[in-house]
Amino acid sequence: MKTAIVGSGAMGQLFGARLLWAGEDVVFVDTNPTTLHALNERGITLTTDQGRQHTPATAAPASELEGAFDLIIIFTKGFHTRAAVKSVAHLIGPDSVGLTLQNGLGNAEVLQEYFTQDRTLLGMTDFPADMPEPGTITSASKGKVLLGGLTEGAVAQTVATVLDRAGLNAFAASDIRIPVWEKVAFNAALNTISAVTGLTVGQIGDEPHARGLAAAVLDETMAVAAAQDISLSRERVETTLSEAFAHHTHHKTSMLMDREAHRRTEVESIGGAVVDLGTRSGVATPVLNTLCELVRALEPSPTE
Ligand SMILES: NC(=O)C1=CN([C@@H]2O[C@H](COP(=O)(O)OP(=O)(O)OC[C@H]3O[C@@H](n4cnc5c(N)ncnc54)[C@H](OP(=O)(O)O)[C@@H]3O)[C@@H](O)[C@H]2O)C=CC1
Ligand SMILES: CC(C)(CO)C(=O)C(=O)O
Repeated sequence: MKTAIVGSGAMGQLFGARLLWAGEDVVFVDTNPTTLHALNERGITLTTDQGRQHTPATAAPASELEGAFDLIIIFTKGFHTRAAVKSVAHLIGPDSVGLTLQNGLGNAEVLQEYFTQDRTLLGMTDFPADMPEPGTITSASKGKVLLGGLTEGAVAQTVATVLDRAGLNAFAASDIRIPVWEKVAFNAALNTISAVTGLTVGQIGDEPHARGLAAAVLDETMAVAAAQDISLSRERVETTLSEAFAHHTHHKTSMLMDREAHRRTEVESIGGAVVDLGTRSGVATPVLNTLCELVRALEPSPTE
């Protein structure tokens, strides 16, 4: 499958490297010249608990590519989704499929403007990825991908099979809104609390006050999802949180890492999107709203 990874940071490189090892034809697209240079010069080295693997890589800015791609995976941060999809509009043919596995809400709606509803896929992944420097990725051997379409169809199964063959443990889900929202609940709780407190995932699990806040955010997010007719499983989200507390002990969430690096965070597409939907649906989200306001207060101003 001729695949473009658009947004070739930690997650883009993890997925792209695995697809390359499975024999797929992959090009990495990014706006960061340092990343493009590093990928072309050094390729990607991925380290997991199962060892270290290397692959050469081909990377280019979107403007240098031409011809239709079969699969275009968007892996930018949520606030760059629109610019990223727009930059590859010339690579979208009538059969091209767009996939977002980004955290948060609202990304698939942008993709569908360019790929159409039938050829837009969305989903979630709980594989973590850290990138100490471009081309060097650390991740875990355990994780999964759940994906599905905005409409029913065979496209989701085809793409899930390709990702699964690449060792990404991928499944097509019957109602993809549920796993996407369950991941949103997980990130709304962990990412905002970690960004505000500086606690790692394991430390949140060990700290009764932080754990209490996470439970309150979960309650609020479940209520907002229910108002959209999406029924989340509290048990499943709690199990995922407990597993993260136990296994991602020293992991800093991406929002905490962004805060520490004085970068913009994904607060708007994760917690902020839940609060907005809550406001429109008449569901109060006081705890999540306060956490989001604190994350915003800690973000660099646009001029910094
Ligand atoms: N890291 C993780 O463990 C996980 C992350 N996710 C989600 O995956 C998504 C990606 O995260 P992650 O890989 O960590 O993010 P990164 O910041 O590591 O990577 C994003 C990349 O996209 C680049 N970029 C910015 N704008 C554009 C554009 N217009 N076109 C192409 N590339 C662009 C960035 O460049 P620059 O740096 O110059 O801005 C950067 O190289 C997020 O939604 C995140 O929440 C989901 C599961 C786990
Ligand atoms: C790595 C993971 C799953 C949990 O912290 C994540 O989604 C994030 O940091 O944004």
